Amino acid sequence: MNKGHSKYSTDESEEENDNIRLNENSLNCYDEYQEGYTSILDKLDNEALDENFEIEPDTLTIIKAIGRGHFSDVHMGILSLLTKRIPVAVKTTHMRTYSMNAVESEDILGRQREMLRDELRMFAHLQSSSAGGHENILKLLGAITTIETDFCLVTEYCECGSLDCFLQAKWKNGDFEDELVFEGNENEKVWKIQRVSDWGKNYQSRRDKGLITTSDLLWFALQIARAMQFLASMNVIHRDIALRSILLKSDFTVKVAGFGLSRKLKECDDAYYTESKDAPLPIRQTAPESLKSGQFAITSEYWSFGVVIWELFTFAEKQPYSVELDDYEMNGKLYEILVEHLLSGQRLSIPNNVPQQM
Ligand SMILES: Nc1ncnc2c1ncn2[C@@H]1O[C@H](COP(=O)(O)OP(=O)(O)OP(=O)(O)O)[C@@H](O)[C@H]1O
Repeated sequence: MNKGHSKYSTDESEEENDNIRLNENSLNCYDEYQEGYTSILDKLDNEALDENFEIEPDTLTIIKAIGRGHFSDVHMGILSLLTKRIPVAVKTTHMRTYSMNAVESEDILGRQREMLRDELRMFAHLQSSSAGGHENILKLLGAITTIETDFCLVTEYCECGSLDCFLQAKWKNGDFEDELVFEGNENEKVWKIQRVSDWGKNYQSRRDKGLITTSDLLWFALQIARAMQFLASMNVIHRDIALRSILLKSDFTVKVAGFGLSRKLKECDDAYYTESKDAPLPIRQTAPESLKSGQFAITSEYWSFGVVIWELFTFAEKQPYSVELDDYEMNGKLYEILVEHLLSGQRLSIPNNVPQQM
């Protein structure tokens, strides 16, 4: 099984869950998610869904494990519809391990189920938009919620997996074609398309060879921006925008996923507040003002988008700030060190392959 990339320790995430739930109960914004449940049914033209948005367990076949997140295991499966069978991704709680006793296990799995339920509500909210969702947001196809042991979310399947692993592999195999080149002794880079007449026409053959180009990276960035614009229009802060949360289809359509930490802002609010400063967050992607105050807003998502661009153009080879903070003894103090680093005005360095305008 692909081990994925666990970002937080279990203890931290449990604390975060508690904080979030406390926070949400006090804000009583839970109901706002519910409105999605009914209208989503009109939008999902999927024969496997009954009126409660529920998938019949018999229609789902698990094929293989494809990923493991902090809160879930992900499998590739096949969903049998009336007229066709389609590949899907199936997200479940982690399997029970033998190191846990039954009470511990039920406690942990119960929390993971709650996380998945939150994610389900967020999917429902996003798909309740007039357009039924967005092309660059992962689409929920249904769920099994009535049988606790089978609890799962079923989403569209993204053949190329997460963008970070996809780009890391391309970089490692030397499959990047930089379209910005130096010419002669000049210091200015020019686009290959300006110099090679059939460069544009030959893009399909480059893709068939498995090459990734500067234009592809820009295309990914644009699609992520569109997804984030949609989230903002739905009053949603994702809070975990990073390449590992972004999936890729084989036609290079990007799908933003990983809604486990996302929150819908109340109409009257422009920020979401996490009470504890110790709450586990994707620290390297989080805006400094959010790290300091625990306050998240649509504008703090712009910062994360900037870090995502950095990850795109460095092929997610290293974690953000791993070079800058290499010399520090972390001793579990990444949060403090990074906040200090950013507040002193330091920033990620501009990657080599990035076009100047970007
Ligand atoms: N729809 C999908 N299509 C293909 N692969 C997927 C899909 N959904 C998830 N995966 C794979 O499973 C991995 C883990 O999924 P995901 O990030 O959704 O889990 P998670 O529990 O929310 O993770 P975390 O909590 O660490 O953010 C992804 O990195 C990806 O490799």
